[in-house]
Amino acid sequence: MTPGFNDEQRGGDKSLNPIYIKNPHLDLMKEDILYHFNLGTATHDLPAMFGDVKFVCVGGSPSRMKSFIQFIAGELNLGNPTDEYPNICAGTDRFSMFKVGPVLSISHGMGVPSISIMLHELIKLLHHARCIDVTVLRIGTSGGIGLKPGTVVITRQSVDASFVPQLEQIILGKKVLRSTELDDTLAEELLQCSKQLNDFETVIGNTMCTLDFYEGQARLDGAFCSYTEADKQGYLTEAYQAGVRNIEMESTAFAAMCKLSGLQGAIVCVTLLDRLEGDQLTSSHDQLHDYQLRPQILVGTYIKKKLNAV
Ligand SMILES: O=P(O)(O)O[C@@H]1C[C@H](O)[C@@H](CO)O1
Ligand SMILES: O=c1cc[nH]c(=O)[nH]1
Repeated sequence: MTPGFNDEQRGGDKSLNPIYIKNPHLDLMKEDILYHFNLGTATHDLPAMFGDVKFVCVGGSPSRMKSFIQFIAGELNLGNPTDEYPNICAGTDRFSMFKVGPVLSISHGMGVPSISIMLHELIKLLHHARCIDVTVLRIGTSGGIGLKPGTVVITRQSVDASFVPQLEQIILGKKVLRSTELDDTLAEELLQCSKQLNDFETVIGNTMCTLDFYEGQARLDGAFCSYTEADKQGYLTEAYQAGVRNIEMESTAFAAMCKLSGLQGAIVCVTLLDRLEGDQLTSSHDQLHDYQLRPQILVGTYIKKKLNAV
């Protein structure tokens, strides 16, 4: 286990929470190139650029993560929401990254493979930058089960498509199972924050992570489908009975990698539709945009509260 800081560098204060990477090979490398961020230890002063980061917000879309940094800049009085914030990863079109004060905002694309790559490089970035006490929050969209569209779900447990709280990964050709346990206290704090906001409905529930948007989520409107409406309803009802309240495509990898690295993590996703009622996203563009803002508002309020408490 290689902490970003050793005890001496931390002034002997073991209460500070370093980012853990668990890879002895990294210590032998002269340079670490974070290829998909277009950043590296030999080319960038990562401690100077990122050493003050305390919150990392991640979500699928680059434009959402850009508008989040504009929003949080205004909330924290660190800048004007209408200002342009440079994309730190402008040298690559894989991911976008924006920073204002202690908040980093990064896009992760769609699905577990994409977010896994981003998180490997993010965890190494935080380690190289010697960050401590970092909280990572996924602000995303999802399909709800039995919830009014627009409801925000804070994830209690991320489960796979068989409702098991695990990430299955193939390493050296063998199955490796990783726990997807998340921080209960953080989820509860976010729920309290939402209650104080009193702006939209928020619940805590299990989030199902699938490998696909269509057949993987029991949709009837993909290019292929070999099951009936009754099969779909049966599966989604089973999911509901297992505590699943929403479905998306990144949470198992997010939860597993937060746990492995010792990062505090939470997943906050708005539901765009009720999957028991349909499959297509029929809400207007403006309505969907309004829904997408909800996790940003909740997480923004949480960050502001935490920073003001210091
Ligand atoms: O963070 P986002 O809203 O991109 O996450 C969900 C899960 C998939 O990546 C995507 C499917 O539309 O939305
Ligand atoms: O139904 C949905 C909506 C957003 N994202 C998903 O993964 N599924």
